[in-house]
Amino acid sequence: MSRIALPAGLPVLPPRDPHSHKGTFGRALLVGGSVGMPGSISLSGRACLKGGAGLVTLAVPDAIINTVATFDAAYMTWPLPTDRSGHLPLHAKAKLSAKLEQADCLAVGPGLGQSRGLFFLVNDLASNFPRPMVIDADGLNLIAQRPDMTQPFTAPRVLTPHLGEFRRLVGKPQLTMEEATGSAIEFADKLQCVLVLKGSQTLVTDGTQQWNNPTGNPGLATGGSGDVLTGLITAMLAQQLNVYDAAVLAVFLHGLAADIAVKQTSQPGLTASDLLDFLEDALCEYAEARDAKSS
Ligand SMILES: NC(=O)C1=CN([C@@H]2O[C@H](COP(=O)(O)OP(=O)(O)OC[C@H]3O[C@@H](n4cnc5c(N)ncnc54)[C@H](O)[C@@H]3O)[C@@H](O)[C@H]2O)[C@@H](O)CC1
Ligand SMILES: Nc1ncnc2c1ncn2[C@@H]1O[C@H](COP(=O)(O)OP(=O)(O)O)[C@@H](O)[C@H]1O
Ligand SMILES: [Mg+2]
Repeated sequence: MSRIALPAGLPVLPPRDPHSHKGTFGRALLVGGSVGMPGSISLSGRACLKGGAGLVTLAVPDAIINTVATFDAAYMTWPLPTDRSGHLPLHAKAKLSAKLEQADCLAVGPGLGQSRGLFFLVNDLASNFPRPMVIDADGLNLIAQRPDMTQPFTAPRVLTPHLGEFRRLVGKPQLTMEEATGSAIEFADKLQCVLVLKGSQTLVTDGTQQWNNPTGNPGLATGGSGDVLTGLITAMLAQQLNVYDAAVLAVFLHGLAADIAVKQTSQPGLTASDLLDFLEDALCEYAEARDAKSS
């Protein structure tokens, strides 16, 4: 396998201690899914495992739990109630609480859908979960509806919008990608969070630092590739990287996996499920280059 050159400033995921165990690499909890969208949270969960989280649990509406469970034997599932529209209801919080207490980090949003109950549930989690949390997809659309979008987060948060989702967050439907870049830095600074503005050249910023990601290609322009990124960021958080480093390293590895993948498949032929199979190659190339650099 060819050795890549690691760009300056790329965070270090340390090699594993030979005496480490699954508890060393964190308990990740991912909340998402709805009737019609069981796949997205499963892609996130599988990416979270592939990215190295020790224990991964997917909390999903009970109507889809059997489907979600069948996608991978290695993650656990936790059934929550399903409302009449196929979404999690607000009272799902009661059953979620036991898992929230155990979780070292949380991801919310993939495939969640939108409803009034979900608006309160997601905003409650975004405001009150005391440890690092990734907010993606419908999670972003739901926090975008908060009456006060200028209120900073009080715990570590990573928000991962594409341009459409970022436009909703800032309430500017016509914003161009160029305008969004400047706006993203301001937004991250104001809300005290890490913002991952996804696109052909993803920007990661905490309002002070910026990372312009060099990896990735249009093979990623396929449904579910962002869900994979969410799981990968969560995996880095579970392994105790801080929110900025977790986001930067995950974005880099996600793009690298796609770059390796399209050498063997094609850009049009790449699917998000296939991308999962190349995360391991990306981690191998990264670890090899990291170890060569440090020796
Ligand atoms: N297998 C599954 O179950 C999947 C479920 N998904 C879920 O579907 C729900 C809706 O997510 P979507 O992102 O499709 O919905 P959105 O409606 O937020 O975004 C998609 C729309 O935004 C536009 N857009 C503009 N700029 C864009 C950019 N830079 N990147 C991406 N899109 C851009 C697209 O053309 C498209 O019309 C989410 O809950 C998501 O998690 C998707 O992740 C796809 C896979
Ligand atoms: N042309 C492209 N070049 C590089 N990366 C891309 C390109 N198009 C999309 N991506 C990446 O693919 C992912 C798409 O995320 P998202 O739109 O949330 O997908 P989904 O919600 O379907 O999972 C992001 O990480 C984005 O940066
Ligand atoms: Mg998405």
